[in-house]
Amino acid sequence: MSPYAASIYMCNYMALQTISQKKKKNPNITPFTIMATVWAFSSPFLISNSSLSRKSIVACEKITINKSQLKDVPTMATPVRRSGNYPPSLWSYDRIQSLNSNYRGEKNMLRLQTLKEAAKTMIYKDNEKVENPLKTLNLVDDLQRLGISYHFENEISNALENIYYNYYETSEKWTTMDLNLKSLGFRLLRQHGYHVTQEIFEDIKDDSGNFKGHLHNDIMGLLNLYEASYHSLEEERILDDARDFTTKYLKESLENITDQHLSSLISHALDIPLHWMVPRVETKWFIKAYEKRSGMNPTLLELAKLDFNMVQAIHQEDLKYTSRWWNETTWDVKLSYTRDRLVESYMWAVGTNHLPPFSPLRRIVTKVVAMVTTIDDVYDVYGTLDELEQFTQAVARWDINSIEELPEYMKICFIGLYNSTNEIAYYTLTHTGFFNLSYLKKAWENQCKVYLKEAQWYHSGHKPTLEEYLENAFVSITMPLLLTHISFLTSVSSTEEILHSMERFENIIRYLGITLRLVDDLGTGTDEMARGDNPKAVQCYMNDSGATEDEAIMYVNTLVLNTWKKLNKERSGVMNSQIEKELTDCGANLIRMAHFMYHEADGHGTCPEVVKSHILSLLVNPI
Ligand SMILES: CC(C)=CCC/C(C)=C/COP(=O)(O)OP(=O)(O)O
Ligand SMILES: [Mg+2]
Repeated sequence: MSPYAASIYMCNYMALQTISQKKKKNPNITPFTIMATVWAFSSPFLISNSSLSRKSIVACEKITINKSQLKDVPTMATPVRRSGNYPPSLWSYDRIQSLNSNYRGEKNMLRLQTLKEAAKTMIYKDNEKVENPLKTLNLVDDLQRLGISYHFENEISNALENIYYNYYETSEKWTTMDLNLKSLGFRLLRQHGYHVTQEIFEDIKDDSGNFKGHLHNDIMGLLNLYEASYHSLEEERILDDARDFTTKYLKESLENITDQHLSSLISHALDIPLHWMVPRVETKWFIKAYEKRSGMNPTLLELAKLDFNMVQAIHQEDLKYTSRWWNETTWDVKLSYTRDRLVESYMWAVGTNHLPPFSPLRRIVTKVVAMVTTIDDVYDVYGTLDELEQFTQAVARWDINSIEELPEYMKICFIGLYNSTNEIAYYTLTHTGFFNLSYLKKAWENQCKVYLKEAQWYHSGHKPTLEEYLENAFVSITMPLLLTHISFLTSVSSTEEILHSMERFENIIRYLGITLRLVDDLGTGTDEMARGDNPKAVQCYMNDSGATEDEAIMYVNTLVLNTWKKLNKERSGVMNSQIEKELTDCGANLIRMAHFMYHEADGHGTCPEVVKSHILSLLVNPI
């Protein structure tokens, strides 16, 4: 007998042995079960590593056989499940519940009010021409970075309108401006929806296309030009060249600059440009930098610190609330092989919108991110393909009676998701009168379907092209799921407007989702491939083009820049719709969070020190 035939014989023998033992315990075992079990034993040898063989293995319970040659394939009995090897949470329930702040109450409110009144007069006097645009623009920039501009929206909007029409609208008005004024104005005005053309920078190059020599002395101008260049649209070559030139020049200049304040501003900007920076993270960093600046305004500094601490007190209450909810789901214990990331999920929510009135948005975003993190691990790592198909169907049916067939851990997962989502819909119903459950359900159904497709690709060994991959992956990265929830939680309460905007919003959601996906893949792809996952953006491009890994990473980084440009364009088209503007800002902030979370490591998966210290600094310790 050949070794091959012998192995099949052995398998069949073992299967029959096991079945006869099982039959003693369960006389209802049928001939079909026997045949299926025999086939299950032998089939892995015949169809090695195929999804069919995996299914058949899973179908047979409590039978063991050494199948070490099959990658990820368990022994016959209970499926051996892959592990994410994620570390446990760093944040205990008791620690979160013990958070407390001194920055609540009327005394703080009154002081904040006084400081606000004092600051208001500095910004803009109604109907007067802004005589010193650089001074006003610098003040607006400081207010934004200090995190207090939301107190002065009207004043800032009036000041920028005045500056745009007096200084930036037409090219004759640019002639007297220096690089710094042009760059700062360009960035702030584009950010606020004014279209300042890239031609404003045309004269910074000489006839042979090089940047003019004297610009090298204007380091603040170059820093502001670098920041401005990230507000570019596609095909804006002057800005592309400006980005390349300033990046190189600023890096080199760091070696010679002796001014500590300036060199820390430059390093910070080179690390992550301001346009890609999470506003709340920037605020914490900038308050410290501003404090050391010569000539800083003590009123603004006090206002910024007090505001930061008061807003942090609100965030702590959100976090305590969501941690009680998470504790009640018991997912951290019952689904302990998945990531337990409640606090990190709350960080995503703070990044999305940190402003005081948006607690409901943050609380719901936290729930969705915490749940989808767990469910992502079930699909990526823990579940078998059979189970994942069943779970996907259960979510599509949204029927509590249809879960009998699910394994225990999936019952917990399904009912947890079902209860929390119904509760979220109940919140919207009681606060707006609109019952949005069908939209939330649909978003979860789509999420699970694209997760299932990725699992099917993995199990069948299918290698999608980058295009095919992104078509699925811009959804699987959760952008549509999150924005569906967020659309009912902005400052706009008209249901008609919300539903209408979601329909018009398709392009933007796609660009937002693609960018979020690419940044996530750049941060987590290597670990995911090591633990076994379908190819991510970098690997898809390598397969498509034959590029090396380094070349593919460079390519994906260029795609990130280019989709940001598309987003800049789309955002400029929604400035007149409050809800679309708010949704786009939340989506862009999620991408900023990904730049932040995955900058140095997989900040969502591996709890690195750097994210821990940011969480302490943003959510736990006051300034
Ligand atoms: C971006 C946001 C807000 C995500 C929510 C949590 C989540 C699923 C993170 C990515 O995990 P991952 O890197 O394992 O994702 P995937 O498996 O889809 O690549
Ligand atoms: Mg994953």
